[in-house]
Amino acid sequence: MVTRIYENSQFDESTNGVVVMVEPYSQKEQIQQVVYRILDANLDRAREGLRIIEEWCRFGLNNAQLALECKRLRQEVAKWHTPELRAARDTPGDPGTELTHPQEEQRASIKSVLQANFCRIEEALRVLEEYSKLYQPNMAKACKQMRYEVYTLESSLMGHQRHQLLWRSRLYLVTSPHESLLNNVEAALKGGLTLLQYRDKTADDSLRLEQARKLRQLCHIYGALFIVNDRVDVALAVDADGVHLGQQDMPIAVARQLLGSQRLIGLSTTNKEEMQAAIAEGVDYIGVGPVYETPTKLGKVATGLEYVSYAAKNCSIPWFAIGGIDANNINDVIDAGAERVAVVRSLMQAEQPTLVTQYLLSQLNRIKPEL
Ligand SMILES: Cc1ncc(COP(=O)(O)OP(=O)(O)O)c(N)n1
Ligand SMILES: Cc1ncsc1CCOP(=O)(O)O
Ligand SMILES: [Mg+2]
Repeated sequence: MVTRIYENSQFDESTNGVVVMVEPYSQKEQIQQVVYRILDANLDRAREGLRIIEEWCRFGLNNAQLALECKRLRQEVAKWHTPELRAARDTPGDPGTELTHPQEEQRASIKSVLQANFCRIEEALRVLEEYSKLYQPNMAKACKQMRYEVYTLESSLMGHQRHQLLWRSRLYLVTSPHESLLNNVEAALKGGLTLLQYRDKTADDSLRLEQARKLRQLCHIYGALFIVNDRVDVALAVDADGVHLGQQDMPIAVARQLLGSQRLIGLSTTNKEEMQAAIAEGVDYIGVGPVYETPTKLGKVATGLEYVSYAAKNCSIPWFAIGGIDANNINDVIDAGAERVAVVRSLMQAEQPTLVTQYLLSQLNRIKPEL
């Protein structure tokens, strides 16, 4: 027998208004109703997710092109939402309306909101693709196509977010091995750090991967960018935001091929020629230095403040003065034209990394409060 008697019943005068079942749904009809409900729910889910992403593109990024793409996809989804599918909706009878995951009740950053909603849209489109094969094969094809378009949108939007945050970042912490690595980094993040590089020249790969994963997670929570030094493979394995390479490391073109256009690539430079070559090769930012001699990079000749001044006048991409910079000399580096600096010891050896981060940022923000 059937479970949903009233769906297929009629008012019968001969029984004084008592509703009676005249003809049960056939099993085929019941399955059709279930498929319609699944399609209805997932069409809604996909549209809601797209609307959430669209609002950020429009109001958060002021990016008309990305907002328009969301709107186009939303309208494409809506086209398939026919009255027939809407009529199958049965919200009171849906046990799923009560189910939420604790993570859905709190999000750490805009990035997590966007990522959660991209997942939701992609999942919904995958469900639509599968179930609409039982309904209209054309719809299944359209949903598959839309899913790929959403992947492309995700990659452009996440890439855009990364670049925006890179341009806004003024202080860059490059780590050194430390017994309280995570605590130290977290303290700096609490002070407002938005860009972190994991650098460990001696750890074995299993430790490197473990630490990189934890640091990435931490950066994710604080909405900061996470870069891996030297190793493109580790950056990809932990889904980092990018990699930092030196002049002797993998060629930029190869790294770009492996990392794609949306992840960040930074390159160390010590002179004008290296700077111009780096820009021509399409890196996203450069390191400028070592400004001062430093035990962190023993044997590397200091470039001095002259190269900082040259970068200030000639560099068209974000650049970070690095090497021997601390709370005592940061104003000399700023006076030479630096708007962004990278440090190792100043933060990794600080007793109070939160306070030092705040101090360094306050000095950097003095020049141009809005980057
Ligand atoms: C921001 C930044 N600038 C420069 C470097 C140095 O990179 P590299 O020359 O490859 O030397 P190592 O860091 O690998 O010893 C950097 N890591 N970060
Ligand atoms: C990795 C690197 N590349 C150029 S200088 C430098 C080290 C900077 O370290 P510190 O801030 O401790 O002087
Ligand atoms: Mg290197």
